[in-house]
Amino acid sequence: MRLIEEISSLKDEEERDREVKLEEERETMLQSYSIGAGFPFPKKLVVGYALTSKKTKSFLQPKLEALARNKGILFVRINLNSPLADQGPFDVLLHKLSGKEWHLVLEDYRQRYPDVTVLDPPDAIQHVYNRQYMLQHVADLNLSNSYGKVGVPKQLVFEKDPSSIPEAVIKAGLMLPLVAKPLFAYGSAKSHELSLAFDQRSLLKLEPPLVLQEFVNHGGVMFKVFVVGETIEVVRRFSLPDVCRRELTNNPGVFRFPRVSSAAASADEADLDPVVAELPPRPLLEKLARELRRRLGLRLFNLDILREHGTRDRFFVIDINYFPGYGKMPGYEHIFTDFLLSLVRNKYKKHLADSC
Ligand SMILES: Nc1ncnc2c1ncn2[C@@H]1O[C@H](COP(=O)(O)OP(=O)(O)OP(=O)(O)O)[C@@H](O)[C@H]1O
Ligand SMILES: O=P(O)(O)O[C@H]1[C@H](OP(=O)(O)O)[C@@H](OP(=O)(O)O)[C@@H](O)[C@@H](O)[C@@H]1OP(=O)(O)O
Ligand SMILES: [Mg+2]
Ligand SMILES: [Mg+2]
Repeated sequence: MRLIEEISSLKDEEERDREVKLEEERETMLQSYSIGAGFPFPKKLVVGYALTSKKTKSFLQPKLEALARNKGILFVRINLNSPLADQGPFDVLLHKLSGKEWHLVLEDYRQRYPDVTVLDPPDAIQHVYNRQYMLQHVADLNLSNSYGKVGVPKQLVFEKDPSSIPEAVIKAGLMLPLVAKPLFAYGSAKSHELSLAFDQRSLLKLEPPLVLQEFVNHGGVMFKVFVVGETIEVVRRFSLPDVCRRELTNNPGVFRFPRVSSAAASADEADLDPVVAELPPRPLLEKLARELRRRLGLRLFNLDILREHGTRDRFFVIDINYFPGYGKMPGYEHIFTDFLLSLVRNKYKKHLADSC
């Protein structure tokens, strides 16, 4: 009996030793990808990027490139005049360029090189470039818990024929004022030319294709929630002031307004009404970002969120932007480099798990 016990305890020990050894090996391999220590093994992380010159300037700031270099990450510009497959090899591809042709090139590349992480898939990006579909997942999610409720404003799409707008608006019960937004949210300065329509008659002056969205009073401050993989960062931005009933009747017309909330000026330091300025609860935003990341299939985006004025926990998502202005996000160089390293680490973990 004792012999059997001894043998089995020896076996347990062997098993434990084997497990410890395996765990140590795993750790050593992962350590070589560790944040901060660089990439001594097996090589550097090479990130190919295809961005406009404006985006390259705002995103690839010297502080990002310097920190990345220290962590073993190298950014390499993709030459659009030569075949993508002849360049690299890349571990990650970062891109934000318009055009069907480019998207086809990327799709083809994704299929031929499944080991390269393409941020993000062209189809998923296309989905948020159209304001008709952009907020659909937020509406479907219908997030509501003890931290608050997140919805989207009522909206209607008009592809053409402005003469049908007033009647359709009444029929759908949309309340004035309405924000008119170009249907396509990307590609030109025009896609950001928004206006506010104060009365029914003025709706005839609008130029489809567009989305008409109910204006939500929010006290002139909005929140931009930047998502980088699993990390979120929230900033306050100035926005449009509230519109009161009297203004509506006294000011008929359509009013163009500038890109208020895209300005680099953050409302974080401003002297604001604390009720309006209070950031939305973090657990609510984390849940929202997690769900949207999954549903949209995107890892790089931001959300514009309003808190309905007079409420504490009623929120509206009004816009989603792919690969937004991360350069304006505090600490973006740390968040972004950590994110890039985590991509490789996760891939490596998966690789190890598959081979075990
Ligand atoms: N439904 C709304 N209710 C109240 N204000 C709104 C609404 N929609 C938009 N706004 C205001 O107009 C601004 C621009 O709208 P939106 O974010 O949809 O446009 P955009 O051109 O996609 O902006 P971005 O520069 O963020 O891409 C918002 O940041 C906000 O200040
Ligand atoms: O200009 P920035 O870098 O700040 O980024 C802006 C970005 O412009 P860019 O991609 O051309 O750079 C815009 O993209 P397009 O739809 O116009 O393509 C849009 O996403 C904005 O919302 C971003 O501002 P943010 O919402 O982050 O403040
Ligand atoms: Mg916006
Ligand atoms: Mg936008």
